[in-house]
Amino acid sequence: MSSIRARLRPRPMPLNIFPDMEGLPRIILTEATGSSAEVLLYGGQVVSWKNERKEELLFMSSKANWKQSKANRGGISVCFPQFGNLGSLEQHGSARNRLWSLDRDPSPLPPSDNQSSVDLIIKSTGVDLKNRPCSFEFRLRISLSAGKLILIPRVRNTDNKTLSFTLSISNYLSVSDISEVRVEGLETLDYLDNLLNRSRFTEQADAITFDGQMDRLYLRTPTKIAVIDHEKKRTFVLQKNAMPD
Ligand SMILES: O=P(O)(O)OC[C@H]1O[C@@H](O)[C@H](O)[C@@H](O)[C@@H]1O
Repeated sequence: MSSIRARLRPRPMPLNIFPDMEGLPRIILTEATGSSAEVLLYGGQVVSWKNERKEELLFMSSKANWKQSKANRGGISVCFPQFGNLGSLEQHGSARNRLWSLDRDPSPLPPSDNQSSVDLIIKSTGVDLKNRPCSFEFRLRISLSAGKLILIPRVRNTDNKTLSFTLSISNYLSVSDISEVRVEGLETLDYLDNLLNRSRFTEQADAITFDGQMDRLYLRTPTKIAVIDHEKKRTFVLQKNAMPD
């Protein structure tokens, strides 16, 4: 009986991995409604997310060049073990400049179906240990489903010392003219204005609109914010869990 059950269990489809134009491994995730996402092992960066109408939902800088071995602005990137310049490490940490590996043992998460999700891993290197003497494993699951892209970062301290780090998931969304965009969910929050030497202010507006460059770090953000693009008639809902700041 057990052998019949084993034979009937659907075998996971292999991952779609292709070398891109620069020869770097690129994983393509797909799901039943036709949406797709592309992930580079370099940086563990999501570089494309298309909806079922094949419209690109993420911004990617036209200057992006992965051959230079430096982080490229765009998509969705992971900042670890340091967010921004809040520490002595390079801006936004080293994870976005590392070549990640496929994680074949992503326990305790349920196994992925390999077509619509991928598990990646990096482990601390000598350089990390020089700057932060505590070894770690950093896992990232990227899952695509209809209308949704979920990133689950997990950090494991593999040492017997305390591991301190900061972590962020940076989303670069594709929007129409910035004057057509409104952000809801940040009203009444305090923020640090990076264009004014991180001075602290309290948001007074009902919603955030843009009439010029803005570079702010909002504090104690809620679990959900909405980015509404009037021209494209599209709303992104950004949701976070268990990531207090
Ligand atoms: O340009 P980078 O290094 O990818 O960082 C992205 C952004 O990260 C934010 O934390 C900074 O406030 C911005 O100034 C910066 O542009």
